[in-house]
Amino acid sequence: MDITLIAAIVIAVVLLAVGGFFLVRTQRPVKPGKEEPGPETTGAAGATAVEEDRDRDSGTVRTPPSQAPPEAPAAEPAAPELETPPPSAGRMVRLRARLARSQSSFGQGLLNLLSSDTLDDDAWEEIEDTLITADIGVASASQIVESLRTRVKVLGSRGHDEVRALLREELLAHIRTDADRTVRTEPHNGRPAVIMVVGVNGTGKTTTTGKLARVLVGDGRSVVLGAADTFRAAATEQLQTWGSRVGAPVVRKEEGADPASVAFDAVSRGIEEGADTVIIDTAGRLHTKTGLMDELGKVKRVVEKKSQVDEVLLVLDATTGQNGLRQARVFGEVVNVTGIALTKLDGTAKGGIIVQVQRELGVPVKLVGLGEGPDDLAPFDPEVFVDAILG
Ligand SMILES: Nc1nc2c(ncn2[C@@H]2O[C@H](COP(=O)(O)OP(=O)(O)OP(=O)(O)O)[C@@H](O)[C@H]2O)c(=O)[nH]1
Repeated sequence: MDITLIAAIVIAVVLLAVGGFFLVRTQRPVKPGKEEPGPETTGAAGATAVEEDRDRDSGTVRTPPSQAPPEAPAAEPAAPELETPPPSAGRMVRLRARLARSQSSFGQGLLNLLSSDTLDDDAWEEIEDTLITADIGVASASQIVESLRTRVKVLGSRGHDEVRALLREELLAHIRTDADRTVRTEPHNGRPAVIMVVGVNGTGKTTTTGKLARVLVGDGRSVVLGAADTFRAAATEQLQTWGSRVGAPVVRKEEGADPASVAFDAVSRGIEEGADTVIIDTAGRLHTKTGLMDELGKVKRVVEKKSQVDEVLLVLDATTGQNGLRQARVFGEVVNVTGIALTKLDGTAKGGIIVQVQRELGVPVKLVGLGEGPDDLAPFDPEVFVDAILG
């Protein structure tokens, strides 16, 4: 046979075989649940098959109905899993070990000095110094020493238990067990309670706002958050994350927006939704900057057009000592602070600041931050605090 003829027959057979293969592939039914890849994602062979159906005018792909892959079920956006934070009750007891770690050197130091064999003038001076070092304040320290001196004399013996009981009483008297530490979060007259969170930069305002929302949600309340820290874009994102985790809506605007209008909108939303509590996070501001302090006053006044502000929480960083007190005074003058949230108490042995700040401001510490974890914020309980100090 002519060699050219043989070659032609071989080529014809190969072409027929390849053509047949593609024909079978394109006619194979699509198994439910096991889709053929769509046009955009098909491989080279599939592309060849649908290429023939490409609309010449529009260039779009028209797959014949019989061959159309079944509609892929629309992917439901995965709902974020809501967390269930623990309630407020018992939080401080749970965090007691943190307090004991940070504060017990102060308590143990005092107990050792008080039960030492010789309690002379030098020893009393050392007791006073220990109290001052813990930021309790000079006035309170000398009052405590005076009172202890008298009582120890009357008591006669100085066993560990007696000394501990005396010191416990003195510290509690100065921390004040009679102060009203309720954070006003209850709705009233069909309106949500409104809380403003204020303070200087980096004290933990946004974190405390987020943690407080968790405390309230843990107690079964509904919360709306207002991201009025429009100065720092990350603060809004941070707050959004806190809110999303517990299902609390966050009212926010673009970076640089008027904080007063965000606060106003947050309260309006809280009222519309029948929320229990609206918490407004504000930007950190130096108490020395008059313009920024005026802005804070404006935020409060604008909110008050809509609803009364039930609580102004000043967030103070426990590690900043005297500077924290100065801040507290100025904020108190501008926005009438009703309670202190003392953060980072896990990072300092200077828990005595509680005594000093309350004494100076006449405003109770209502919340304490004891760590960076989401549930490391607790309503302040003086007895748990003192017991953690004394071990
Ligand atoms: N250890 C410890 N860290 C805390 C506590 N509270 C807040 N922080 C940390 O303090 C840092 C500052 O917290 P933020 O909430 O961003 O502070 P802010 O006051 O909102 O900051 P500005 O918006 O810049 O003013 C973060 O790293 C927090 O995790 C606390 O109780 N203990």
